[in-house]
Amino acid sequence: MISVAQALAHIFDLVAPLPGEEVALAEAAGRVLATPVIARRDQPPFPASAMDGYAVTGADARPGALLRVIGTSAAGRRFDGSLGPGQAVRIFTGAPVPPGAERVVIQENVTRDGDTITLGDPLDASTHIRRRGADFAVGERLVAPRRLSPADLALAAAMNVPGLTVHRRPEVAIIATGDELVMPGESPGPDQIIASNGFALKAMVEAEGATARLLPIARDTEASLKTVFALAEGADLVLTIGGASVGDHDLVGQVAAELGLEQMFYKVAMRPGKPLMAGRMGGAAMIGLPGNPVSALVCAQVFVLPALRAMQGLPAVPAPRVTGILASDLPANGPREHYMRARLSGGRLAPFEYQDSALLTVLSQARALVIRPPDDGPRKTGDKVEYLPL
Ligand SMILES: Nc1nc2c(c(=O)[nH]1)N[C@H]1C(S)=C(S)[C@@H](COP(=O)(O)OP(=O)(O)OC[C@H]3O[C@@H](n4cnc5c(N)ncnc54)[C@H](O)[C@@H]3O)O[C@H]1N2
Ligand code: MOO
Repeated sequence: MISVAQALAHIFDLVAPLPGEEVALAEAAGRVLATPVIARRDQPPFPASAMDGYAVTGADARPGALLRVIGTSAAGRRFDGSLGPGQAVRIFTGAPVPPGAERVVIQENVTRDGDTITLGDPLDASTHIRRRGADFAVGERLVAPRRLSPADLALAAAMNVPGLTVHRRPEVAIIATGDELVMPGESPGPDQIIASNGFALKAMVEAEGATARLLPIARDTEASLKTVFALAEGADLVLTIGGASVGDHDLVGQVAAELGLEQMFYKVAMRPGKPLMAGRMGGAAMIGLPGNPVSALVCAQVFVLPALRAMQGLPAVPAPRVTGILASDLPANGPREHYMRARLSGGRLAPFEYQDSALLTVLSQARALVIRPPDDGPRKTGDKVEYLPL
């Protein structure tokens, strides 16, 4: 059995950043930028007023000054002239500041009578003028790779860049396996249960920027598994669920090998998730997840999501860990890295008493996976531990 870190390193070896594609700004949310966005202009493109008020010269910006209003500068329509001593220009937020003006006095600090204004006392210390290029200058970059946030899209738009190059979305095929499974809404036989894991996996990989194909359930026969594997053709990543262990009906590894799987590893020193396998299958990476619902979903957190990030050009790094405080004592851990389902409130982690890897109710209430290193000693309430947020 290999360690979690070794298994993840193998999985990163199986994947590479997918090529870039052009998308319109309006379609780019959440995508990973592949090439930098380069500003095509300065922002603001001129010295701009930050307030509604009056533009005045530096010398005139003193309490009690009496000034004549000689024009108006509005956003989108500038005052076509310059400003001299004793003069003021009515100005609005976002409007170009006329040459000669060094301050904007907010209108709350001004008394106006016809075309004459008197400045109040005291005046603001700020000039209320945004210098040209204060936000960004032509040539400045939004660097790649990065997952595009709403603010990034606004920034690219302001840079006058209407389309972006982003990494192609990974295509993920998800194959549930097992004679005992039927789809939700169907009528299960007396020995059957409802296939549930695929729905969580689909949601997880889509939230990470991939597209997912939930393929028909493969039965525990070579023929059925081969048929469904064939449907995964074209995917960048094939995820199987179940059939990974040592039982007589656990055929996934064997059938995948017959179909050309170059297996990188089988079995990881983790709990849950021990019977994990991964390899290369034709043009795709293949990750064989254990069937127990919690095992499948924990393995997805620890391996599949980091792999999808790497495929989208983000750094190939483990799932980010956070430090929290234990809200209860824990016994010593065994030889496998344990990912314990836990409640999380105010940074305090309360692992559930029942950690059976079949319990979806517990997983659905959990907000964290507390990570116990292999052979970690007993832990006390108040100890610091690392966890993966869920
Ligand atoms: N003798 C041993 N038995 C088992 C070992 C072992 O080392 N020696 N490992 C155990 C561990 S750990 C796990 S995890 C499971 C994983 O086994 P498989 O990957 O072969 O999974 P299955 O046997 O197919 O299923 C396990 C369990 O999960 C249910 N399942 C499967 N697929 C789904 C699905 N899509 N949705 C919902 N539930 C699913 C399945 O019905 C079983 O109850 O093996 C242990 N055994
Ligand atoms: O690894 Mo199994 O996933 O312990 O239930």
